[in-house]
Amino acid sequence: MSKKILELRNLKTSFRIGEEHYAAVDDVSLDVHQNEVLAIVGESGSGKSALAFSVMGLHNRAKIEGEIDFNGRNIANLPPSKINALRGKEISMIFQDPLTALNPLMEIGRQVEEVLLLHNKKMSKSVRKKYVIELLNRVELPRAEHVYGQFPHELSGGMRQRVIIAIAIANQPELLIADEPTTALDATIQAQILDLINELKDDLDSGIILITHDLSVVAEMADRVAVMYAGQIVEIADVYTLFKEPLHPYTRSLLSSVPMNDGTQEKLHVIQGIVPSLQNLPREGCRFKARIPWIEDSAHEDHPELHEVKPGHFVRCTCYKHFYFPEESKEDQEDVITEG
Ligand SMILES: Nc1ncnc2c1ncn2[C@@H]1O[C@H](COP(=O)(O)OP(=O)(O)OP(=O)(O)O)[C@@H](O)[C@H]1O
Repeated sequence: MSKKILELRNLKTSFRIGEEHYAAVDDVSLDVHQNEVLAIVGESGSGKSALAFSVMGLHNRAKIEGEIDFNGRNIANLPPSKINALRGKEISMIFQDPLTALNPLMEIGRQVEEVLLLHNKKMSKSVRKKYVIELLNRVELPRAEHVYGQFPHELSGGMRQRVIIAIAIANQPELLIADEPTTALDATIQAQILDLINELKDDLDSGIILITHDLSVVAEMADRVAVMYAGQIVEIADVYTLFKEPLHPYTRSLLSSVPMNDGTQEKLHVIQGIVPSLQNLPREGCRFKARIPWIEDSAHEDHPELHEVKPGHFVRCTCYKHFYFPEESKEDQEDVITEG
């Protein structure tokens, strides 16, 4: 396998609410390798962005525990000067909404130049301009020289997202974090932006963390997938295994709640309830238990752990062995498990 770039070990990110700290990311361990896309999926509020922001060192007031090893160096809780030296250079982020991520009053070219200047003060003005135009061409912006002098409001949503990507790759980062990079775009543009991110991964040899709630984006882009629920990873596997043999009840519910084009689904499953708020997250036992109340209590572990069921395929809690959808009968499900 290619070189490991990022290793999270028991990462815990907590926010203070009133007198207490509450963990939005709770004991997360995972790796990202060079030239791979690790997708992190989960419903809104599951802790995906809190995880990404922890790696980027963007939380001002959160308590970060555990390790964030980037190329063998623990970057959790680095002082601002040290994390600023990494951010935008070795690790960079593509944000969800290009309009809010860009400065409306500054020309595009200058915005890309700013990030170059942060990390390379010696580059002359003319070389910088040439490089920025190359970057704008690289992200396939038509008439890059013209775009250089334009303002964000003069560009379409897709073009603005290409600018954001140019800024993110300007210093050839080893790790790119893309947080819902296509959510704000329509379907055709979405596909083009995903293609571009894929090409860049190969060009730059970077590792990519792709945060999304869209399973079609996962299927299209990811090499491996981590499924997050209530701050924890509940399943992690390569993309093929995850779609073909999902195990955790949450993963199975997510996959059954979206239409597949292979005609295998008779009807869509509706996941009961919602992700609880941070203060109300269950901290004891299986966190998904309340959303599958038809499964017997004894199916769950008291202290659910990630079990490696096959090399590289991990699932949390033993409840996966006993899970069935309410629309199926329990006996049908047990037949499947026995045959499997
Ligand atoms: N700065 C903060 N202070 C307090 N609570 C926070 C803060 N940031 C996030 N949270 C809470 O942490 C939990 C996880 O939020 P997070 O934004 O990471 O979820 P997410 O999976 O990225 O959701 P989305 O897909 O909506 O972005 C939520 O309950 C959220 O309200």
